[in-house]
Amino acid sequence: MEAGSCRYQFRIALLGDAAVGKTSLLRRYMAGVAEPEPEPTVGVEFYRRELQLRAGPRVKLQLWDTAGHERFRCITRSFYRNVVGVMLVFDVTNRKSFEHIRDWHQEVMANQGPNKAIFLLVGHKSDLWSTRCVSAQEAEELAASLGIAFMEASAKNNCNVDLTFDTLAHAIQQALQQGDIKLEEDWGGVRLIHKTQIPRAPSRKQHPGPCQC
Ligand SMILES: Nc1nc2c(ncn2[C@@H]2O[C@H](COP(=O)(O)OP(=O)(O)OP(=O)(O)O)[C@@H](O)[C@H]2O)c(=O)[nH]1
Repeated sequence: MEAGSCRYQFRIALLGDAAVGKTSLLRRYMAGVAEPEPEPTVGVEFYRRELQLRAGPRVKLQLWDTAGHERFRCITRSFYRNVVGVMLVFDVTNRKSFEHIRDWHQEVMANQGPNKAIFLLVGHKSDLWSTRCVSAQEAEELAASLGIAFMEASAKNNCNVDLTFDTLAHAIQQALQQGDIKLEEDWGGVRLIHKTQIPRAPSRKQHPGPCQC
């Protein structure tokens, strides 16, 4: 389907500690393949993909892959204002990355724009079951305490990757439909994509026409 048929653009950021697999998740979603050793992200990288929502319009997703390393935090923080969706990613084999989720959530809440962001907590690398140190139940409890949804995924096994993005986009669409998220002129979180402008008949008052001299 052509790009022009998308109704909205949703801007979504992936946040979480370094090496939890944000880039791998995104690249799996974009290309359908797992990249063995992606380079650590420097600042922010952008991806785009279109998505047909279940029982909803087709939307354009603008996906921001952010660096998890602390030294890029002042760059990534400046992007929070203009996102509508946030995937909070931790690694199920890395307890610290789980413990930092509250801090990531808090940081977005403190820096967000005119609308509240929609969050999804993702327990990543679910393929590493033998070295897991965060249970699904613990993660469910954290998500419930933050009032957000939780899912597990693995870029390596391609488990639930599409579903995480579908779930977040669907939640954004619902919030938009229910009026919990409003379109704002100077906010990039959600943009209405205008269809080709239909030229209006010129009004004499507004358009005096070609120069008369
Ligand atoms: N077992 C397993 N390893 C994964 C998975 N996804 C990513 N990895 C590995 O985890 C490491 C970090 O992956 P990245 O995608 O670079 O992590 P990141 O969160 O983008 O890291 P930063 O850019 O530094 O913030 C790499 O060695 C990946 O191969 C997964 O689903 N399962």
